[in-house]
Amino acid sequence: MQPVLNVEDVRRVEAALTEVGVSVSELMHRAGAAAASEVARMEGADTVTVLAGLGNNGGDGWVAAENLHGKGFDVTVVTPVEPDDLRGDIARVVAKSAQDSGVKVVVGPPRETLDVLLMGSDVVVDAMLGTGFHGEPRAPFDIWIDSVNASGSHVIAVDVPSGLSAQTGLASGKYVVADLTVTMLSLKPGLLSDRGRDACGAIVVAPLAEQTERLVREADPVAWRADLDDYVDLLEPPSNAVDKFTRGSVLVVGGSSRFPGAPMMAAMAAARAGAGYVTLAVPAQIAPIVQSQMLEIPVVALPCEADGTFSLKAADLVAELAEKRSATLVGPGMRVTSGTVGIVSTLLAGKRPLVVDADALNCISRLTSNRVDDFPELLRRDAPLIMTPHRMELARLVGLQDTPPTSLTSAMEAARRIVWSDGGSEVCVVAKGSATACVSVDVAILPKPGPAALATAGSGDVLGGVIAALLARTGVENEDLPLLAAMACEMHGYAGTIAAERYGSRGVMARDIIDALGLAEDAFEEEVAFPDAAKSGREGRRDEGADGKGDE
Ligand SMILES: NC(=O)C1=CN([C@@H]2O[C@H](COP(=O)(O)OP(=O)(O)OC[C@H]3O[C@@H](n4cnc5c(N)ncnc54)[C@H](OP(=O)(O)O)[C@@H]3O)[C@@H](O)[C@H]2O)[C@@H](O)CC1
Ligand SMILES: [K+]
Repeated sequence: MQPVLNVEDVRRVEAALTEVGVSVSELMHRAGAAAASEVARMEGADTVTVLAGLGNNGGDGWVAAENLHGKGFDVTVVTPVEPDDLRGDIARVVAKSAQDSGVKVVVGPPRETLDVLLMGSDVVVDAMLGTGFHGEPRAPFDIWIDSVNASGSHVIAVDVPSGLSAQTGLASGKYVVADLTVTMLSLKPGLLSDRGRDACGAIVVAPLAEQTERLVREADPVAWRADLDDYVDLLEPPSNAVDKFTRGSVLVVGGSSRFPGAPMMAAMAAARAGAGYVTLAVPAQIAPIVQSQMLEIPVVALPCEADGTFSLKAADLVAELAEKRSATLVGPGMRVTSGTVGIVSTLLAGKRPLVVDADALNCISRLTSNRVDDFPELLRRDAPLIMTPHRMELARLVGLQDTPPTSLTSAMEAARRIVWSDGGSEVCVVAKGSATACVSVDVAILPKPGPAALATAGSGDVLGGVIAALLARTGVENEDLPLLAAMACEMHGYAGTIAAERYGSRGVMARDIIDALGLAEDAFEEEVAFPDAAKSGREGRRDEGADGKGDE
């Protein structure tokens, strides 16, 4: 797994490196060299333009320029001011050195000149704004960013694409869309989430010093980006000695006359994700239509109100069913009523692995008046509890309805309030978003995100079903719940990619994701087991994270 550090912690690592004898100047030289080596790896590249800002990010750019000039590239640096006029001592020194070495320097060019220069470049190196950026890019960088994005050239961003917050992944103004980002010391959360997913392209981490790995670990990473081989131990070896019961049984509880489809999708997803036996419990009023859609999955009709939602009498029956299943998923389409609140609290008090999704999360919010973190006894149990809120559901759980989390880091903070209030490793919150974090009391794991095709109605119900199936099949230790949830997210993402190949990226519906789950799991397992063999196929097939090319 790769550590992800908050930007302030990256600065602490930088300071710690200087204490062990690696100066900031030395770090800047290594950072520039790391960026240059990515340019040099590009086949057929010859003409390079470096856009250098006024701080140390610009300094990295000047070092890269001198380095590439030394390797025989045709290099131009575009800068708002003459090297002599740079305020930072180290940046000024490296800029003058690059100028003296013969790198061409263009100061404050008009837009047309810049456009021509960038369009004629094989590679544009974006070293305008780094981790010292805040607010909206000011002139001239706002215009330069437009020019970079319009150039059609290959763009390599130094540390972070200019205009993007490396911490939040948000951009309040224009931002560079890069093909590759060479980031220093460690991954940062903003590179992996929200706008960062569009802006960074592939991500390469440049450690810059041999002490970095240790210092980054000591800096208490805010999250960990999972690699495929992290999942190896969770995948059970294929065996012919299985029957439908050894593959785990799942109970799905949900639905209402208004939303009969959501629990159906969750149940089918659980079956496609390899659960041996799936049962679906719905309000009696919709049971006949639901059963008419389900061939393989038995449907249990439970007491309901006239409005087609579960009645309070259903709670004990649900609890009985759940006791006999390897895992239960509760929530899809069930509305928030006194009946459904009763079901959720009864299941929470039970002794079996439980996945709480959708309206079941809203039931918990109702039950705790939006303060689940004030009622730790509600969540405390021995068996696993995985909660799967999207950002609005998460906000309701912890009283942030008016200011829901807008970034990966704020979503992780909200999720941590829940797991820390409980304090045990049996609770895992899967904070869903453009980047999803699987958060437990010990760790936050970031699965590689799937394609945009996953952003479709019912996709969350499918993920709930996949998580329940994996929970039922694998019977993992509580400590491994975040990893298990992350694996479910990645399989869901694979399925989304396969579905997008079949139906087009905008044509995917949740049912298509369900139908692709089995193939996705096979592909995923193959990739985990034979990463090199699968790599060539993967390159063109799916969005990737920090180790390859993709939209992240
Ligand atoms: N961590 C490490 O170990 C290493 C880090 N290194 C590198 O250092 C970088 C961080 O350097 P940094 O701190 O100098 O900040 P940086 O990103 O260059 O920006 C500062 C400049 O931008 C300006 N500026 C700010 N906002 C703006 C806006 N909205 N619009 C316009 N301008 C704006 C700001 O102006 P000010 O706000 O001060 O007026 C100032 O002039 C880091 O990203 C990495 O590349 C490597 O060299 C070595 C190892
Ligand atoms: K940059």
